[in-house]
Amino acid sequence: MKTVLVSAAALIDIDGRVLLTQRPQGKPMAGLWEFPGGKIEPGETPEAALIRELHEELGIETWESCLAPLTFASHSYSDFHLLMPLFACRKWGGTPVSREGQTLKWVRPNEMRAYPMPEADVPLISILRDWL
Ligand SMILES: Nc1nc2c([nH]c(=O)n2[C@H]2C[C@H](O)[C@@H](COP(=O)(O)OP(=O)(O)OP(=O)(O)O)O2)c(=O)[nH]1
Ligand SMILES: [Mg+2]
Repeated sequence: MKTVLVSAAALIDIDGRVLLTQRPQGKPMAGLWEFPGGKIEPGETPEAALIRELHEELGIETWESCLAPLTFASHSYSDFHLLMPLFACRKWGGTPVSREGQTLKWVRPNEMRAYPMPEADVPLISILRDWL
């Protein structure tokens, strides 16, 4: 099975809330709430991929020095295996806006259970809760 590398961010605001984005209609896993990010391109580091994706999806800027490795997801879906580092990020430039039709929501880890997430993300919720 193919392993897909995806880089994702827990953007954390001053109140300890984390940004979730809802996958738009027409994409795989539409309607589920996820951490912003996307696929790592060949030759790209996870950090560079994430900085690029955060700019493309949310219009924000961030820097490698602001990305702290937090945890990762490793999960087999029916058609691929996902390996996804999750970086914590508390510092960025600009204000996140929806650039790809996704809905944005700042959510406390305690409240994340109310937001249906991809299967791979479920174990990450308690890690975030314990860590924040
Ligand atoms: N970004 C992101 N993707 C996730 C999460 N959990 C999870 O299973 N995925 C899966 C969904 C997709 O199959 C894959 C990467 O998703 P993506 O759609 O964000 O990739 P991308 O931004 O590069 O978008 P595209 O150009 O392929 O449309 O990882 C998550 O928390 N965040
Ligand atoms: Mg994406």
